[in-house]
Amino acid sequence: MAEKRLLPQASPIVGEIEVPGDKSISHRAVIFGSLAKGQTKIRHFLDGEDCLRTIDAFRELGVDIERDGETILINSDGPSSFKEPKNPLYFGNSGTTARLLIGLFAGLPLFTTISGDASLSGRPMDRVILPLSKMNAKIYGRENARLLPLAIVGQDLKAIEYKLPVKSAQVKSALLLAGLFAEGETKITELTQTRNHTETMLEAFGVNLHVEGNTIRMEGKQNLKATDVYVPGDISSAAFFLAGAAAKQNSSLLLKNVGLNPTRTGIVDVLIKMGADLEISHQQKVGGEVFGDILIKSAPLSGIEISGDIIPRLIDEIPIIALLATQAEGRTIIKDAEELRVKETDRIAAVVELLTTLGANIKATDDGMIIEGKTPLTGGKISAYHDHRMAMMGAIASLFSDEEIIIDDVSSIAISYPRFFDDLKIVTSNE
Ligand SMILES: O=C(O)C1=C[C@@H](OP(=O)(O)O)[C@@H](O)[C@H](O)C1
Ligand SMILES: C=C(OP(=O)(O)O)C(=O)O
Repeated sequence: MAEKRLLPQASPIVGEIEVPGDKSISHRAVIFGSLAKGQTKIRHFLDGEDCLRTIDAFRELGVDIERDGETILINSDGPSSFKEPKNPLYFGNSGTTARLLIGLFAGLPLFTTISGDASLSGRPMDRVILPLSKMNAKIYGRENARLLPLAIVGQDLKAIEYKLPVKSAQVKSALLLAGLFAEGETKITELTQTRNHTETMLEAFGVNLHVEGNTIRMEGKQNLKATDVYVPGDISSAAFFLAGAAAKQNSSLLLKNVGLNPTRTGIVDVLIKMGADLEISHQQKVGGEVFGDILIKSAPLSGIEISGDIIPRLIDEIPIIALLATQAEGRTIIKDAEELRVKETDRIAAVVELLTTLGANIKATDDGMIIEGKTPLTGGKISAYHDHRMAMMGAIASLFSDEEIIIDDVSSIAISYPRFFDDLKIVTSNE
């Protein structure tokens, strides 16, 4: 347990930082780099615990993966060279590793078993296993293959047409990974477009797929061609500093090289709608992913409604948006976000409990929350529920509190942003 005491933070957020690489893109770069024959170099890889689990998994399959800080070098002979892992694979806290690799392993001629930590062992896996079963996958696990640990007996798969009942990029990606090894054309239709890094990176690795509206079609049995990947900064990590700077008086912060894939920029839209002073510059595109610099300055903020199709574009940012809403004038309503209940923790209950302890006026609803601002925050002892996004939100709350905040355990932050406190120090010691 790493308890953290945060003193009230009087100084504004000033300066310039570059947040670590995007978690979703880092996972996918390791997966596709391992599937492609040849050498793949990944730059600005996120060396967070979740992405290291994905590397460990492919090393267990015999792939040669070297890591030098944020640079990864993969030398692979392709999936036909994968060895059956001798030991169960442990995915820690990482939902993305679990769901994507269940899809991949379903169609490989291997027997694999996977497990995770207490949080991951409680998260639903049937959302990937049900459609995979329609493809002929054989997956066994607790509660009728709903929960980890799971055993996967790889099979010859047949492609399916599937309408996703949940708005989940992890499920979509699991089915595309299975579809790569299936006979025939996989056709997936989403209710709302979710993050499209899998589709974008598959194309960068030479896979032919067709995207039309919310439908993706892909022929199976395609080979991937090795290519180098640059991972832009993670907008979900940048969100903590964007929110802090938007609401903390006299702030001015430049965030360099942040991923701006439109399926991820819901937080930018929300900040602008709430009244933030935000400017994007130096936009570029590498490997199909857009990134650029974001300059944000504090401004008076007002509450808004956040619901519908924007939710998947900011799903991981909702804890920090809730904190932001406590510092905005008026009411903020967040709806259609029931997915939060099955993240690392129930993020609706956890956010409401944490912010209530700090004196916010916030109520949970079935699919979101209602926040009345603007409220000065108090101090107190809060639990982060071993959830990285909760811990970082609790730390940013110290900017708006006039008393000490004690977070029970901040070790989870290493999952997605190991140097978070260093960056926080850089931008708050500029007076
Ligand atoms: O595909 C991905 O990389 C992710 C998809 C989202 O999960 P869902 O697919 O469950 O919505 C997101 O919350 C998670 O942090 C990463
Ligand atoms: C939900 C998250 O990740 P995962 O599903 O990969 O555990 C997250 O990073 O907020």
